[in-house]
Amino acid sequence: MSYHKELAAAKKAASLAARLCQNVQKALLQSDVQSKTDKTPVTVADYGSQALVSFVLQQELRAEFSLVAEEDSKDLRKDGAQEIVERITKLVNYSLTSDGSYNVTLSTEDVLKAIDSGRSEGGSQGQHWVLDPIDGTKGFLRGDQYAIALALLDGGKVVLGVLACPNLPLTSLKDAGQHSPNNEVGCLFFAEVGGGTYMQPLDGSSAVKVQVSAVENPEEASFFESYEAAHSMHDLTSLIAQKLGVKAPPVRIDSQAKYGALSRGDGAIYLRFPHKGYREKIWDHAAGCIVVTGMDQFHSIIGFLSKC
Ligand SMILES: Nc1ncnc2c1ncn2[C@@H]1O[C@H](COP(=O)(O)O)[C@@H](O)[C@H]1OP(=O)(O)O
Ligand SMILES: [Mg+2]
Ligand SMILES: [Mg+2]
Ligand SMILES: [Mg+2]
Repeated sequence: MSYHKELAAAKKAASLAARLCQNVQKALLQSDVQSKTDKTPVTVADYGSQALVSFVLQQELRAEFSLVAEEDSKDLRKDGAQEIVERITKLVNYSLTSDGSYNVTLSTEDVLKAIDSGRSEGGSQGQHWVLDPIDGTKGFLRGDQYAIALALLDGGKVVLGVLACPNLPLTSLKDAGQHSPNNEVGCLFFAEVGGGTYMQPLDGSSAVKVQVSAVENPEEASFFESYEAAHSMHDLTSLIAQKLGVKAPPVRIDSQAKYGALSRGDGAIYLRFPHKGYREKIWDHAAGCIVVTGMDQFHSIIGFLSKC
């Protein structure tokens, strides 16, 4: 089965959401950041990105669809949230219309409903979209890496994935690192089951096929891990790397941008071990997983792991 139409819709949705996030990151206001009940941060860009992706998928696919996504409108419907909802609505409308993609004006209620269409429970039957509207909100707030991560499940398997990484350099992190002022940034990774993985600049120029690292000797390999020690045990990863014989220092980056960088061979190993009690969510890995395993790359990864 081919998922070309779904992939085109997902790329359009993630690219427009990336533009929304870039606009917010340029001028982040204190009032744009809220704290959720689990004490993690959420911004107008997380909500805006979710509303926008949900709207674009609905427009492009014109069918009933199920979306499992991180955010919901509960806090936005509380007293005192009207101003922030209006700001989100303005951002969504601007991002949908400024380059002529759509000719619409959504109301605040349309935006809240679009956010809430992400409340599906998912499951192993039928098709479900899976969205993290901003993966790595802490990286986003720091001006570092973050990703818009969108995947499609069919019969419980990930069949396509798109990762928009607005701050990831187009060239390998091996060459200039994350923060060189000469870096041109903004990558869109995408993969469809059986079709390999591609990367293109977020500005829309042409895509290239990417491959995971061919390095087989851990001494020559470098590894990615979370930037935040609160998200992954740096002590443990350091111990594992030492046992494997890895010589290079860890490359610490936020979000599923790690999977993007891994899929094009910027490094060879991914190590992420959340602290005890943390419950993983499918939107934190679905898109990244298919981008890295992109089917024809799968065997080389398995080959590498079996040698470790
Ligand atoms: N305490 C935590 N432990 C592990 N992961 C977390 C924790 N809090 C948030 N996250 C999620 O970890 C991911 C980022 O991981 P990393 O640090 O490897 O980049 C994000 O999905 C982030 O959620 P969010 O999508 O809200 O940013
Ligand atoms: Mg979050
Ligand atoms: Mg996340
Ligand atoms: Mg998120």
